[in-house]
Amino acid sequence: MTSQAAPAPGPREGDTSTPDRRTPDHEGLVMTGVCLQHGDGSETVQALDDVDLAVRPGELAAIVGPSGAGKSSLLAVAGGLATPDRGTVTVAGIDITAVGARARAKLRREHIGFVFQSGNLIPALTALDQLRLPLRFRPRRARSGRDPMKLLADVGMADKAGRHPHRLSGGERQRVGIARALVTEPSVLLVDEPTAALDRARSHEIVRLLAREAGQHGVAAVMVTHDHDVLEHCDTVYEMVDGRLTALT
Ligand SMILES: Nc1ncnc2c1ncn2[C@@H]1O[C@H](COP(=O)(O)OP(=O)(O)OP(=O)(O)O)[C@@H](O)[C@H]1O
Repeated sequence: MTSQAAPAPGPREGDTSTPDRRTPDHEGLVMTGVCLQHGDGSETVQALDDVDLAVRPGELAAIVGPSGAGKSSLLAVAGGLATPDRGTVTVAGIDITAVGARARAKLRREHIGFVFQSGNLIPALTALDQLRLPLRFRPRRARSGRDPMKLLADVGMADKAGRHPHRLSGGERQRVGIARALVTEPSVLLVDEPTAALDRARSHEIVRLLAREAGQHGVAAVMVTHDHDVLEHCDTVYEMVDGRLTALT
């Protein structure tokens, strides 16, 4: 088992943000002794093998590793989409493995943002409406959320707020996808291969954006990537091999 309490990320160069306004008990993402097996009977795979991971508010953690190592399984468990066989997962101080399916779904809507490979935008909605939608489905007593237009400006998309996804580039779609995940002010952001479809320059921009947003808004962000080029923008780097997680930095 590897144990890695990540250091609090320091301020980045050029970071002029005001301090995060979250409550002091906000604790990011903590996974302890997490095990997950896929399949049953004779064909089982140990996708996660005693995984410990602590990602603090404001930190961007990267997870690299070979295909089939368990990276997607880790994101699924961290996001409450899969229940581990053993271990605990706390998000913003709440143990998501100890609550029922309804409470977990609410917690997901309130505290967890997901970013997928290609943005996963809804074709019929403009960039601005992609951000308005999650605000409409948020639990009643959740945070009020960020202003969609201002957030689009923060990710460099203000001038394209009225465009539909088919009129955006891959990098622009990814920016909108990131903004959509952040609009509800999640405590934890889970990002799956955000640069898979992007060229080198665009990849750096996207990961820099993720690091900046996480740092400025106190989000604990976990990014799975095959792209070793962009690791320089991350606060911590972990490697996953055969379901086991090791800290590289
Ligand atoms: N639903 C499932 N049923 C059975 N086995 C599964 C299932 N999902 C994943 N696995 C297996 O669990 C292991 C971990 O898979 P996972 O998708 O988490 O890996 P990964 O590191 O994300 O891979 P990739 O980089 O290719 O996306 C693999 O051996 C995979 O074949």
